[in-house]
Amino acid sequence: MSHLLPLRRAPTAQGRTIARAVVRALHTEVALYPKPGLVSLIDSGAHHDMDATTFLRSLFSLRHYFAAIADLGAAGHPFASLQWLGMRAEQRMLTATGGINTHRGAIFCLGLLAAAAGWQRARGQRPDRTTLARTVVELWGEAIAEAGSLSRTSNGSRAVRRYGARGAREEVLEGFPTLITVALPALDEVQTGLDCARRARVQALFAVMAELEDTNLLHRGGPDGLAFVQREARLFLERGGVHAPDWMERAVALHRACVQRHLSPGGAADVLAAACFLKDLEE
Ligand SMILES: CC(C)(COP(=O)(O)OP(=O)(O)OC[C@H]1O[C@@H](n2cnc3c(N)ncnc32)[C@H](O)[C@@H]1O)[C@@H](O)C(=O)NCCC(=O)NCCS
Ligand SMILES: Nc1ncnc2c1ncn2[C@@H]1O[C@H](COP(=O)(O)OP(=O)(O)OP(=O)(O)O)[C@@H](O)[C@H]1O
Repeated sequence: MSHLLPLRRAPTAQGRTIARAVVRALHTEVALYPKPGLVSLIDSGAHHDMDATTFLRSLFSLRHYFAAIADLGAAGHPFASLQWLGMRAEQRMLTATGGINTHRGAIFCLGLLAAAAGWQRARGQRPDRTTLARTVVELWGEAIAEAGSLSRTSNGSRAVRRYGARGAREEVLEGFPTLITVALPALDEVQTGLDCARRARVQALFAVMAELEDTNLLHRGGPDGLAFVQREARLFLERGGVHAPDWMERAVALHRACVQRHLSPGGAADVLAAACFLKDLEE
């Protein structure tokens, strides 16, 4: 039961620093607008059962989790310990939200990245996008693959089985390819070119939506729903993305179209939050 230790001990300064960066990234994501179909501070998107307050309550309930899992990573704990902590965090999230799934994807992918950041910093290494992704796979990839899907009834696992899609787990096991090769380059390019964090994040979200096999979209709209969002996101980018004068109008138009179709790219939102976390770590 050694994985209980970090829960009993106060988080380390290192764990708290990493956790603050994760919470900042998750807050940045939910506060960003427009995000097609997704919850923001402006509206609830395609969601009837949650709003920004739900997300903020959930975030508050997870404030200790990200510090504790960073400390577990620092101490070199196996995936079983991380998974145990992640499942407890999911329970706390569900208690805080009245049973609504706001951050399951984030608890998983950002939990693993936080644990890897803890491991690297405890060994005097400076985490960056390449080393962090590689650390997750090298330390816990085999166990994550062996653990498989804990739930055969989750929306994501059903979408993976039914459509043969790549879900959150596959994204991690392949070394976070969408995060590293799509989200972060889009963030970097716009941040450098326009020096506008908001437009950089919107561009990164659309770049991810254009590529990601998002199981949220598959369970909500099937392959047609996923194809619609990927196609519209590619069109947005081909017409200049956030560099175009009418970028806001076109992004809001897709937001409204997703709401009307009950489509919500939650996976893309999680990848965006992970990109914001990595940018924070690299600064
Ligand atoms: C692997 C997880 C996400 C379960 O996901 P599952 O595929 O069963 O589907 P579920 O619908 O519950 O959640 C998937 C979430 O991932 C996100 N997502 C969907 N598609 C993708 C994708 N292609 N890439 C990244 N994220 C995605 C969405 O936000 C979605 O909400 C994870 O919740 C899990 O196994 N949790 C158990 C506890 C655990 O292992 N924790 C580890 C802590 S480090
Ligand atoms: N801003 C956001 N708005 C909506 N979903 C988000 C946002 N950011 C991240 N997500 C992710 O999307 C998931 C919620 O999407 P969705 O509601 O489609 O999933 P679900 O709870 O599995 O499905 P359902 O609500 O139909 O039961 C969250 O678990 C979270 O991982």
